Amino acid sequence: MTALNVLMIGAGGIGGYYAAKLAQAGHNIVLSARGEHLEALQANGLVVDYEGAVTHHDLPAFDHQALMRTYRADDFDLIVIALKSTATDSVMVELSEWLQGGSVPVLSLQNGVDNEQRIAREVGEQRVLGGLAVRIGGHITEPGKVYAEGVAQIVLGAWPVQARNDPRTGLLARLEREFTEAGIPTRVTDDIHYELWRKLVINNGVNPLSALTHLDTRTLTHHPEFGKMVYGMMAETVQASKADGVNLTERDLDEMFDLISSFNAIKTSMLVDQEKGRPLELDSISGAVLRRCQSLGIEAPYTRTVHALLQHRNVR
Ligand SMILES: NC(=O)C1=CN([C@@H]2O[C@H](COP(=O)(O)OP(=O)(O)OC[C@H]3O[C@@H](n4cnc5c(N)ncnc54)[C@H](OP(=O)(O)O)[C@@H]3O)[C@@H](O)[C@H]2O)C=CC1
Ligand SMILES: CC(C)(CO)C(=O)C(=O)O
Repeated sequence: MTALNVLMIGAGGIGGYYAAKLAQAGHNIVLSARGEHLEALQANGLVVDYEGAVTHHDLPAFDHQALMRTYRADDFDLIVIALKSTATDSVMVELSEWLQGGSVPVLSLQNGVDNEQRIAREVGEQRVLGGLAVRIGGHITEPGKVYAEGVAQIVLGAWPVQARNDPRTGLLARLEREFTEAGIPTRVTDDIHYELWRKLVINNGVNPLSALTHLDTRTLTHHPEFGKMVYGMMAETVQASKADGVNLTERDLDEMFDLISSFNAIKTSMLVDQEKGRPLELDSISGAVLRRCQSLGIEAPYTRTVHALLQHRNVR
């Protein structure tokens, strides 16, 4: 194995967990972070509690200004964006010139269907890999410490489409192999839009409603009333996908509802943000669905109501 050089931008629940798995397998990982979390990473390393198994990792960690002084973009084989999507735009603008000085591919591991487009604006489509973190729940428990659970898979693919003789094919195959060997079950897809939309079905079903009710995914999906609302918001997401030419079906809807109903009782990333008083990924989850429904001229009453209630709560 030749070690991969990976820059993890945003070393939170998702970035911290996957960075630790890759580092444990012998890959060279650099983290970006800020504030107290960065200070703790620099002073004590990254501590990951995966379902009770605690590991410790001394990894180089930088804020973005120091990162750009220390490395060139092409010192890395891959740059992973594991920020909340509320930060994608500003971080991409901050790193734009530095990224444009190289040709390294950039993989988004974020929820939502609009992040790849934002990244492409700075680096060009041919460098963008779309991706999603599947069957994982994770968050920062205190500065420097991450908790994660679930089988923690990754699905990734060339964005916006996998072309014939796509130059990214070799790297994707390598990532699938190396990530899987590192204990991250990974699958390359030739239709990343479809996979991102299927994930959005789950996220629009449970994330906003969990932030509103403070309930975990299992309680929500098994609740006699909230379960129906989750299913309703998922069905609206299936309708919305048509605006992007994705055409999810009732089968996708039922598969995604079954997947999240049978998964661990997860405190969603949006509920974690709500509890910490941080910005919510509303624009990229329920907002993304509402924009598409509006363009199609269809109603999305469940999504509209939950979105409006959360917006109201968070602007007061
Ligand atoms: N958590 C989960 O269970 C799951 C999350 N996802 C998705 O994965 C993505 C990442 O989520 P998650 O890991 O929960 O996010 P976290 O909030 O845990 O981590 C993101 C990290 O990025 C940091 N960050 C933000 N802006 C900057 C900046 N300018 N410079 C340096 N660091 C910065 C944040 O710092 P700060 O706190 O200071 O803002 C935070 O530490 C999201 O799109 C989410 O929806 C997908 C599946 C499951
Ligand atoms: C719902 C869940 C846990 C599914 O992986 C998720 O994606 C999130 O919390 O943002």
